[in-house]
Amino acid sequence: MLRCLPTFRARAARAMSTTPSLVQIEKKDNYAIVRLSRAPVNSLNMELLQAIDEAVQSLEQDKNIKGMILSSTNPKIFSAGLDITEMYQPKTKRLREFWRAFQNTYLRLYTTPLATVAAIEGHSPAGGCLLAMCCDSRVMSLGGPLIGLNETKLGIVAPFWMRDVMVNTIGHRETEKMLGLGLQVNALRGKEIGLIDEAVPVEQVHSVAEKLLLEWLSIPSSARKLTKAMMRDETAQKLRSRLDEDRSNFVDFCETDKVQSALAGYLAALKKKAEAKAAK
Ligand SMILES: CCCCCCCCCCCCC/C=C/C(=O)SCCNC(=O)CCNC(=O)[C@H](O)C(C)(C)COP(=O)(O)OP(=O)(O)OC[C@H]1O[C@@H](n2cnc3c(N)ncnc32)[C@H](O)[C@@H]1OP(=O)(O)O
Repeated sequence: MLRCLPTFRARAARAMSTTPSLVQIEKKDNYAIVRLSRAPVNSLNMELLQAIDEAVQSLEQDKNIKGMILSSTNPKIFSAGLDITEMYQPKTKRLREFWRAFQNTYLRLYTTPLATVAAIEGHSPAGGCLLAMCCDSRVMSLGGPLIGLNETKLGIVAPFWMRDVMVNTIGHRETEKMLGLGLQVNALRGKEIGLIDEAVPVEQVHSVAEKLLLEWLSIPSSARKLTKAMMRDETAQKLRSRLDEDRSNFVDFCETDKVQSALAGYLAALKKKAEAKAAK
């Protein structure tokens, strides 16, 4: 028994050192940088969503930490949005748990008392755009990367709470166009419509994100937190009061033949694109 212990410990240590963490947390003086780290494109499967939720919760409980920068270990992709393979040919039980994880992560990030800034170096479609919009400010790199809620282009419909967060960020008319047409925009256009606060060269994204975060943190903390709650709680409450109904809507919608065939087509197009890229 005693001889087993070191072996068990060694195995556990090996497992810990080889299990890649889905979210990396780097603590600075009074804030943390949270980097999404699920190769290749930070698509949000259930485990990554849960890891984000847990990371934010753990930072909320750390008395030294007042804010966070949400970022990615992949400078080309902030997040590819929800993992489409979670929704394609799903098992109903997992699909339900997956959606609850998405609801929870949204509610946590949108209403966290921490000050939050998204440092968006790379693409940020759909669920990636939602994570960014949940933050208090967004800095995005100039050039190629795109951000937006492109759900309609996949033949799916964003839930009401993704719409609400976009309306709160850029207003009703811009949301109508962005959401209805499934548009994604670059940082400059994002700044014009208020989706992005600062559009800067990629090498400045983190320093500007830190500057914005420090501005939020310079506000007396209880005034900042109460104001955030006053601005956001009503929106969050709309989902909190309809969690099960929203989840059932999603599951029913997702399991229809029409949505399944739209997702199959979209996955095939992504695969074809990836193969063409690899062949170059
Ligand atoms: C009556 C109405 C009731 C309504 C009720 C509510 C219903 C709700 C319905 C559901 C709505 C849910 C909301 C959905 C939110 C989403 O987030 S959907 C996801 C949308 N995401 C995308 O469209 C992004 C797709 N990906 C890309 O555009 C590109 O991959 C990229 C992010 C720009 C990166 O490009 P690049 O670097 O060139 O990488 P690729 O070669 O394209 O990809 C690498 C591999 O990654 C796979 N992949 C990419 N994105 C995803 C993804 N989102 N999910 C799963 N997998 C993804 C890609 O296939 C490649 O895989 P391999 O071929 O195996 O390498």
